[in-house]
Amino acid sequence: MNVLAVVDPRLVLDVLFASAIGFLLFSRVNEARTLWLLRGYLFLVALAWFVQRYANLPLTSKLVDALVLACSLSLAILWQGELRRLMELLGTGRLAVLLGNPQKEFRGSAGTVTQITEAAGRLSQQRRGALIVVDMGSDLRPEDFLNPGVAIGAQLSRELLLNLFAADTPLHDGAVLVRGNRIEAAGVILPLSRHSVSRYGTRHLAALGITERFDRCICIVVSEETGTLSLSNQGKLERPITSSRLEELLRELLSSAESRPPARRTVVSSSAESLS
Ligand SMILES: Nc1ncnc2c1ncn2[C@@H]1O[C@H](COP(=O)(O)OP(=O)(O)OP(=O)(O)O)[C@@H](O)[C@H]1O
Repeated sequence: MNVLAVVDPRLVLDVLFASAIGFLLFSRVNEARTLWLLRGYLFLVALAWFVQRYANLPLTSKLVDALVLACSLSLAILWQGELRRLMELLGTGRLAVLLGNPQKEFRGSAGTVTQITEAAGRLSQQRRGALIVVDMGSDLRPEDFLNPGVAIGAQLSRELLLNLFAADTPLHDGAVLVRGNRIEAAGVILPLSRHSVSRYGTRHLAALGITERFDRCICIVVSEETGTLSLSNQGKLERPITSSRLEELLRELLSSAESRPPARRTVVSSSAESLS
């Protein structure tokens, strides 16, 4: 018997494409609750498709469709940030980031950690507010910020960082963007966290905002008010931390960014303050 005559090739393609999309979605989710929601939703979609295609049950089909619509609306509200991010990535043509395979791999060095830690330690002692974003392969672009600031394009150094955050200088407001061992920009205005966390001021909310949007980027915050050092990663803030703890975390995160497979996430620490 000719199998091709029995099985519709378009159906096979349809199932293959749908499975690929399902696989992609599942591979990008690593939170158990989100995974359950996604699984339940995809099950309903598959059920609606099956009932519509194979069962001649118009009323049941309508009911399942209505259920899928209601779930779609709920998920759109629940995941509005993620869906917005998905559309931003599609709109800016960053399919590689979407597929968990950023074009720009992170190239850091031991020097990067030392320079950042020393600068942050000094800024903390002097109670000078600072915000340092380290792009570890998120391929951050000017359109990802509220204001991309001023391009610097200089070798990363403790002295330059201290200069950029010196009081009453034009670029001390906002964040410095570091990529590899280079300072790319200063005076960058970051998007704020989508969660309104009343216990944090805008500097800390900006650190949370950028790291909850981008997996492969971290943000170091020095509080002007208290001199406290914090590290934000994946929308979680670990604070207060000492300079040596910051160095340890940076080494850990930066070396895993260089070696880990693209889509994997790194947990900062169990003591990190979570927003969720
Ligand atoms: N969206 C943003 N992107 C970059 N930097 C920002 C942003 N919002 C505020 N800042 C920086 O934070 C400063 C204001 O900090 P604010 O006191 O509101 O926050 P905070 O979290 O309480 O920080 P601190 O503990 O240093 O006072 C601004 O002067 C600016 O330099």
